[in-house]
Amino acid sequence: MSAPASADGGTVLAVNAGSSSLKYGLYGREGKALWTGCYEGLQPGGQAQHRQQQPLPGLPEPLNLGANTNSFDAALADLLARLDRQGALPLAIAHRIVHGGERCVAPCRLDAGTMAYLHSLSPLAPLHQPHNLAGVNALARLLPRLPQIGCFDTAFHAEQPAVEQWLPLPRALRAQGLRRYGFHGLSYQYLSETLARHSRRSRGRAILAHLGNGASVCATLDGSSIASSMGFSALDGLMMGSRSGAVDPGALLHLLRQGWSVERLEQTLYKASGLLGVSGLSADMRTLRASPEAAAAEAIALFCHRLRREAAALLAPLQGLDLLAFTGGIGEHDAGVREALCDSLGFLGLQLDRQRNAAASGQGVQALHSSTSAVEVWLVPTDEGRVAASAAWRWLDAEARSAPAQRAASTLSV
Ligand SMILES: Nc1ncnc2c1ncn2[C@@H]1O[C@H](COP(=O)(O)OP(=O)(O)O)[C@@H](O)[C@H]1O
Ligand SMILES: CC(=O)OP(=O)(O)O
Ligand SMILES: [Mg+2]
Repeated sequence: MSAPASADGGTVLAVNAGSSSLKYGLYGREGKALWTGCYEGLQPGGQAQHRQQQPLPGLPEPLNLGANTNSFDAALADLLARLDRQGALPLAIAHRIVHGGERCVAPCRLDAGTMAYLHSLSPLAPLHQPHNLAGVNALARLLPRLPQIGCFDTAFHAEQPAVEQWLPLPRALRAQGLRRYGFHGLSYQYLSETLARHSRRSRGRAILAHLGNGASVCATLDGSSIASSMGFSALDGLMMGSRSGAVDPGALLHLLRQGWSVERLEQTLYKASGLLGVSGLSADMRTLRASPEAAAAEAIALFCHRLRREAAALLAPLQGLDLLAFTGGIGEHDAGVREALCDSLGFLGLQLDRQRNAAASGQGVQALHSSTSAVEVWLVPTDEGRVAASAAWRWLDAEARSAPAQRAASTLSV
């Protein structure tokens, strides 16, 4: 079987390694996703599965890794073997890395020094960073000569005004890195760039809502982040699938004084709160929507309430609103959550086209506002992989300009 025709100029593999899943996309130079998919159930004891979302013609059927194969290494080895069989090993790998800290504010090669620094940030993003970096290490073992480029969720927010970055704690703690960073930056960059092609309003005062398993809202002015609901960690701000979002620090001190260990508190805040904790049923909005339980409806109501509060908190720094955009699994698919936020912003003259909103399903970029609305409302299916891949393409081009003879074909060492 031959390599994909559209990959003649080579491809870049974008990898988003999470706590239980590994999403990937193979991208050509022009930014088109040639092949995307996801390995799920990679947590210990999970049912590892491979799902191809955008298969190439002629590729083998999706492979079930089986219950015994539950590691990221196995999933990555499977992925590379598939690419190798197609003669489509990539020229570089682009990783979504959640935390870039103070130092990594632009895409860069993941050399040993950078990896050591990124490892030191793992306690700040325990649900993401260790898994992101494990993916880099696994690929370095499989394809040692292949350049790996890190693209950081925090980087989009690096130029936020200083007042947004400060935490009102003793000054000395700022020097230890205790500041607000903001996350979901690759997604926000994608939305910002995509919306710029659809609406001039996106260059004005915009609120972008990434509502997935993790969730945040971000205020942008002329496409640049000026404020966001996530701060020091990916635990701040909105209520999420299993994360609490912002909680009065006094409540946490209370629990610690009650004898809760730090580990128990961390586990509760990251993995047993949010939709899951409040409903007692599920972290998945689809399950809660389908449930007749009162606790499911209460959890959804609280999710919407926290979303309205956090979004409204961005209106003052923005001094108004020209455009609101939704993305992420909930933002793309849950018309009720979108309606709840839009209705609360009716006082700004925002008018949702209810029919369009109800019919919108995450298939492509869609306008959801009525023709007389003072604020535009958009749905934009996100593509974090594409943002990461284009950063890797830029890196490859810069390398080729500086050392054209050194670009060597990759060889799989498995
Ligand atoms: N059709 C749907 N209706 C409502 N919510 C959905 C739907 N599909 C997915 N979701 C929600 O989106 C979440 C996953 O969002 P996603 O952005 O894919 O998450 P992540 O990238 O953080 O893993 C699910 O947990 C679920 O709550
Ligand atoms: C930063 C973050 O919360 O990411 P995700 O939504 O992928 O969990
Ligand atoms: Mg996500």
